[in-house]
Amino acid sequence: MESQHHVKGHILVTGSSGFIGCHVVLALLEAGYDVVSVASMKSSVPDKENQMPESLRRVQEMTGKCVNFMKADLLDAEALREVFKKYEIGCVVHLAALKAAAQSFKIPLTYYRTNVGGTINLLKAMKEANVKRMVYCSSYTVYGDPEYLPVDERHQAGSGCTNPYGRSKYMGEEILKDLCNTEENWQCVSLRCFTVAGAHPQGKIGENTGGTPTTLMSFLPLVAKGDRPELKVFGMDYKTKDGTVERDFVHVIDVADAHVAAVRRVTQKSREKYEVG
Ligand SMILES: O=c1ccn([C@@H]2O[C@H](COP(=O)(O)OP(=O)(O)O[C@H]3O[C@H](CO)[C@@H](O)[C@H](O)[C@H]3O)[C@@H](O)[C@H]2O)c(=O)[nH]1
Repeated sequence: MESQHHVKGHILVTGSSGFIGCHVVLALLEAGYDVVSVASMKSSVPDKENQMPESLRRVQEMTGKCVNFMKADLLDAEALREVFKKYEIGCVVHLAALKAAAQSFKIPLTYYRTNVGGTINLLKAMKEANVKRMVYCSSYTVYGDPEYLPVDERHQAGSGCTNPYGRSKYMGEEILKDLCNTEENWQCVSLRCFTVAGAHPQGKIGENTGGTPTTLMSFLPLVAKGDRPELKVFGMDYKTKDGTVERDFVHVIDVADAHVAAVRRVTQKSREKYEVG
């Protein structure tokens, strides 16, 4: 099936039920792409019928389009193969990962196995199915403590990573780069997403931390509701007015749109093999 976007087949989204994932699925459907949504269900809230993640059921309701959900853990190579057997895939948007920087110090092996091992399994399944287009959701964390601001793509990455999570994301980038440089016809983009915040304006999808917030933005509504007494902003000796840390946030809708733009880019003919954004 040739869609209006000159990409043959569906866009496969891993980590599709998560905060960024469900917004990416929605944006792709709204842009007219056919989507296959994959999630392990390890951290998703299921819908009442236990058919799919609740976030994706809501995306279906909001768009009137099918998300083609399949449960598959990236560590399960056989389940992955099934996805590529069932659907013709034109491009993969890879978001599935463990993402809590602080937690990654406690369980580094789990982070590397899931984020690096999961990415390798996915790339192997893609290779077997002759799918060679990927948009990879990386992280601003790969820059570590920035040497200058605003950070751009020329800033050094990797060596300054301050936690195992960041390093696992950077390793994913390097694997993609190596693959694009050594094998024919691969086109990949890594998006180094800044700290993501916000929710869809309809208020039906957003970040669901399952009651265990880890990030600054997930503490915020709890403080607003009165469930927590205060929001602590860390730091004492940053070069800011009051010495506390400063951070840029990006709205999740902008992040979702960036993923759609990157899909457009990797599915155009004769672009750069590997790019970072
Ligand atoms: O209660 C809190 C929690 C965090 N912070 C600070 O706020 C900033 C943001 O921290 P947090 O919201 O915990 O996010 P990060 O650990 O920086 O990681 C987020 O942002 C990364 C990209 O920048 C993504 O890759 C990660 O997945 C995402 O969790 C940091 O400077 C923290 O020190 C506070 O001041 N108070």
